[in-house]
Amino acid sequence: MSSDKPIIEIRNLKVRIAGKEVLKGINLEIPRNKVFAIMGPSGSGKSTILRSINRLWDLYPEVEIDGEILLDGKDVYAMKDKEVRRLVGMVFQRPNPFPHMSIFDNVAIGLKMNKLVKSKEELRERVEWALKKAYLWDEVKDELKKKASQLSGGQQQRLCIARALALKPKVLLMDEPTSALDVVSTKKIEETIVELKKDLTIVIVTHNPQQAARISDYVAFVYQGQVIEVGPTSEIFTRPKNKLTEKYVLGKV
Ligand SMILES: Nc1ncnc2c1ncn2[C@@H]1O[C@H](COP(=O)(O)OP(=O)(O)OP(=O)(O)O)[C@@H](O)[C@H]1O
Repeated sequence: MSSDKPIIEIRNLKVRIAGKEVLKGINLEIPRNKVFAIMGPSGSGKSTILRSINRLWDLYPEVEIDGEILLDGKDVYAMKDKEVRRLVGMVFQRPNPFPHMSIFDNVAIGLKMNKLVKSKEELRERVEWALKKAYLWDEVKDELKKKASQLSGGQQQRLCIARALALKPKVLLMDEPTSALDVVSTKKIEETIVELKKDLTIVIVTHNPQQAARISDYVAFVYQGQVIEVGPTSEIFTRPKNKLTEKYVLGKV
């Protein structure tokens, strides 16, 4: 697939949850190897977009989805769900490592379950690779058998990033990944995100416009289930075309 083609294309995405229209026909093109931020006030539908991309709604019978989401040109709803989850990783608002499992096993488990490595040596190498990519390796390399619950909140979130990266996804979805963290941990995760775009595409949901401005290349402003404005981050923040976007970036919505 040529590198100038968007990695994700969302076409006329409509989502109804328990009869309520939460997304009202969203169109987005997400370029590859960039950080793409989705920002907007609480309840605007940001998380719903992410959950539609990696089919997290599959288990919710009250959720109806219409429209198309293409990953590298392929309709994700026509793919096997397991395949979608391997290609599209996700990191949630609250760090959710398997608390009683070791640091090593937290990263290794997806690789084992998906049979993505052929030997113990390859497994060890991939775990080390993922922990390095998530900038956690130096802090944990001598205590890989320690339980994940013994790590700090920020370290747990970087462990979750490593767990997702271990499967070598094409896209990493991040749903307000720093909102439960302190300033220092937030800074580390933001630096990690910016580094990661060399390897994959990142779609990050944030309710914090400053965060979108700091780390993203493109940004979509979502309001009441619609994309109000989308474009390069520098343009959205310096020359917004829509009054509502302007108000939001100035902190007035
Ligand atoms: N499981 C659910 N059941 C019923 N309604 C839901 C469910 N999930 C989301 N909604 C509704 O969908 C709308 C959009 O929610 P969503 O979580 O996507 O917004 P958001 O922009 O991510 O908000 P926040 O920043 O607060 O996380 C909200 O009105 C919410 O109440």
